[in-house]
Amino acid sequence: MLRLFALVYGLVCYGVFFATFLYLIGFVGNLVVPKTIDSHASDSLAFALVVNTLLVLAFAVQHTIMARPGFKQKLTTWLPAPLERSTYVLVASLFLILLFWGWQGLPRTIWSVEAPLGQGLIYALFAAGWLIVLLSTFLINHFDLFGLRQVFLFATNRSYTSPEFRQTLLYNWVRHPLMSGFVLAFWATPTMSLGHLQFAILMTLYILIGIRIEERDLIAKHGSTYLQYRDEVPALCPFGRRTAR
Ligand SMILES: C[S@@+](CC[C@H](N)C(=O)[O-])C[C@H]1O[C@@H](n2cnc3c(N)ncnc32)[C@H](O)[C@@H]1O
Repeated sequence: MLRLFALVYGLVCYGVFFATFLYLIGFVGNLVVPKTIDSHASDSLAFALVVNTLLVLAFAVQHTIMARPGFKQKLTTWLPAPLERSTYVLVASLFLILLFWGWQGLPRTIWSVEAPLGQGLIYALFAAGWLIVLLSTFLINHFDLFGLRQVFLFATNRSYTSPEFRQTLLYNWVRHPLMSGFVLAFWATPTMSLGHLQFAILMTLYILIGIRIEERDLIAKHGSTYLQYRDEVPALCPFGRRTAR
């Protein structure tokens, strides 16, 4: 019974994540979805800046704490281990939904590209960012990253093995292509509003801090293999510095 529940739980969490991910694309790109980064303009600049900062901070803190091995260890003293990743994915999605719901639009234009060719190029970069994010998840292990592999192995009574260190395709050029994709998608907009700029700056700062913390765990897990990788491959930009210590 628990095995069937785990499978259903994992599928539901994955569904919530995928819907949230699609909404995020529409939210950031001002596309299709009912509430976007620039809709629902706030009356108060100070209020909007504070609320938006708190929303990003809440998402960043949740993401950072729940991803740490120590937290996972504590959580799995009462939660079955195969459900841990799905729970992380579900809670992260809920924090993102909270951000969509609470976001205060600040539509004042900071810069705007009017030329059709320039707009086309920027939209192409926006699309490339999201495709890089999605591709990177598959290069690591998409189904493990979002908890489906864990619940499927549990449901079929097989033991879990941690995914191996990967250095394929995009991971040959940068150590954090998934984060590079997010940075590209967050900044590539033909019309940069104040609210969008605030989102892009805060998220980029969080990514820069987050990858440093993630690398501590990766070094603890993969040891000299990761240290050598860090020496040879730049963090976010293929033309960047080799080592981000
Ligand atoms: C959200 S993903 C982000 C991965 C990476 N920071 C990126 O931006 O492409 C986080 C997970 O990826 C795993 N990970 C990061 N780099 C990896 C690699 N080169 N091979 C395998 N797993 C990796 C981490 O252990 C963590 O569980």
